[in-house]
Amino acid sequence: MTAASEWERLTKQLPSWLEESRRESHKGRPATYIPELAHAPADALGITIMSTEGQSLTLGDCGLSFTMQSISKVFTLILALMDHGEEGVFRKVGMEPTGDDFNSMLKLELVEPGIPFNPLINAGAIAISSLIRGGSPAAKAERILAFFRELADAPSLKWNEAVYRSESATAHRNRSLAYFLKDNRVLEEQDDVEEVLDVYFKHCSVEITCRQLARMALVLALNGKDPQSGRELIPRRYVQIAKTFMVSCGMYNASGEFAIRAGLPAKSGVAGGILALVPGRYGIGVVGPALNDKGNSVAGVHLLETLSGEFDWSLF
Ligand SMILES: NC(=O)CC[C@H](N)C(=O)O
Repeated sequence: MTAASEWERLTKQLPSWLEESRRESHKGRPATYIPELAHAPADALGITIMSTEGQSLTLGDCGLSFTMQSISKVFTLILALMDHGEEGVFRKVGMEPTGDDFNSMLKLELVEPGIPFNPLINAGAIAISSLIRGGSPAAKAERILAFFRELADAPSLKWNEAVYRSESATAHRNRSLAYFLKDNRVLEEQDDVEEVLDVYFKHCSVEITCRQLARMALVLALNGKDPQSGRELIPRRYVQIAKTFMVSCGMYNASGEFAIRAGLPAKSGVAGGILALVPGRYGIGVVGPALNDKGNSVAGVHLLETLSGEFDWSLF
């Protein structure tokens, strides 16, 4: 199928595929462990697809803004790589999936030397937050925001104050993880645990839309190049590392299943967002707040699997 006829079929069929996937929403429910996330509309579903050739398609509940949550971890990883290189980052986090829940403490204690298995689980992303350069926690959070704004082409992007406070007030488990990391010396002498956590909560709470998420994905689909100017925003090698983690760990404990069914680099968040890409071709942003038991958007996963199957997008 040529790119033009694929786009034509996509434009024609997407509305019915979207409604079909929306009907899956009842199989899940919005996250409640961050109280502020519980208000999200459970059967909402929206998607934006942007092509590397400049086309864009937005459908469904795309007026809905939501917080990035774990999707932000892909980009803080990239920023930490840009700040410290591979050696600096992989002293603090590993390269392997865990097989445990995203907020699990188990392997930190059981497996020497007690560094998080990968940068996309909570422990790993907290360790990554400690690596972001900046003179103060506020300056680090602002640097992250500036980076996200550039990738999303959204100068007004900011964190949602209510969600940030809601998470900070209830993050007992993430606090435990962070103190554990301090004891394991992943967080070092100079790293104040509460300050590191504050940076983490802020980047998780950045509020975004499907369209902006698709723009961030498009930069990855272009191997780090700005879609408009062609300027390098991210070194290609770091995009490669990020994409690899997205395939092996991006959908938590359902990453293997998603790799078999959709075969695309993707990252989900507990607010129901999923960022996905077809390398060289499309950047995709999806939101559907009802989550399955693995913490992924039920309808979002269904829609991405449908699209990938219909167009044979799997990388494998
Ligand atoms: N899976 C997620 O999206 C988790 C992110 C969330 N901020 C947390 O720490 O629990």
